[in-house]
Amino acid sequence: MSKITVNNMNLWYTDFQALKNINMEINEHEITAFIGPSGCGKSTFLKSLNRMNDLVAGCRIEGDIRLDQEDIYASDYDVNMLRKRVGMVFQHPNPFPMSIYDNIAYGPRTHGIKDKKTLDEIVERSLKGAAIWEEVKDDLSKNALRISGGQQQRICIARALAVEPEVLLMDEPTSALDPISTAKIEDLVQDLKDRYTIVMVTHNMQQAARVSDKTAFFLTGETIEFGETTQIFSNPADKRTEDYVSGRFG
Ligand SMILES: Nc1ncnc2c1ncn2[C@@H]1O[C@H](COP(=O)(O)OP(=O)(O)OP(=O)(O)O)[C@@H](O)[C@H]1O
Repeated sequence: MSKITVNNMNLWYTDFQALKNINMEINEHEITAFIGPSGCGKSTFLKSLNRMNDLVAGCRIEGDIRLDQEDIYASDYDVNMLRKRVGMVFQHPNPFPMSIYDNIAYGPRTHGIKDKKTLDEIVERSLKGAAIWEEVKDDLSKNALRISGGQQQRICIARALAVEPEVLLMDEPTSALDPISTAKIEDLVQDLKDRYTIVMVTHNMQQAARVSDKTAFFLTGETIEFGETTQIFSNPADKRTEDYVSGRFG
């Protein structure tokens, strides 16, 4: 079932058109990967899905993006609620300079949860959900900046999970990580799709092929091809997709 539906979407940064006539259905409980060469609009599109581009001066969007059929750009749409429902994990792990516990409790606290026992439960559940509980459970008061990059990224995923999102947007979540941490995040993402809808930008085509159900190939602001990942990689319909996935350009 479609969780996010995008119709005829265009986006401009002042007078530069970064996205052109995007149409896409992102299904619930699937992993959708965005691939394409640098500067083709993948991150811009990802950020449009929880209105992170609202913060960019000169950014203008036309068209329609719906979450569970509701227009997220409607003037009365609650953006704070949108960002709770559609969480985000960034390319470089960015834990807050505070304890592991406080990183995870931060979101729930801003949503008004104060009770210690409830927060303890959320912290444990989120860290377990991000497959890092065993590594940090005896060290929850440790500063989150004093753990490895791979652990920091799983803390950031746990922080996103703590507010119980429905969708997780991940912008190249493993590009700053070593192969072992990358493998852990890939396994984790596959486990998470039972409960969440996941949209992931990746520069790593093997990663897209390994973890995603659907793949969209972007080129100069357009989606050239969108479909089942196995089809995109083994039998692309468009010559440009074929050239890209076979490493002939990009
Ligand atoms: N804040 C901004 N203001 C103006 N132009 C921007 C802004 N952010 C991105 N762009 C431009 O929009 C285009 C798409 O950028 P975007 O970051 O979405 O591409 P990308 O495919 O994610 O690239 P990469 O893989 O390198 O991260 C690029 O030409 C970029 O220079």
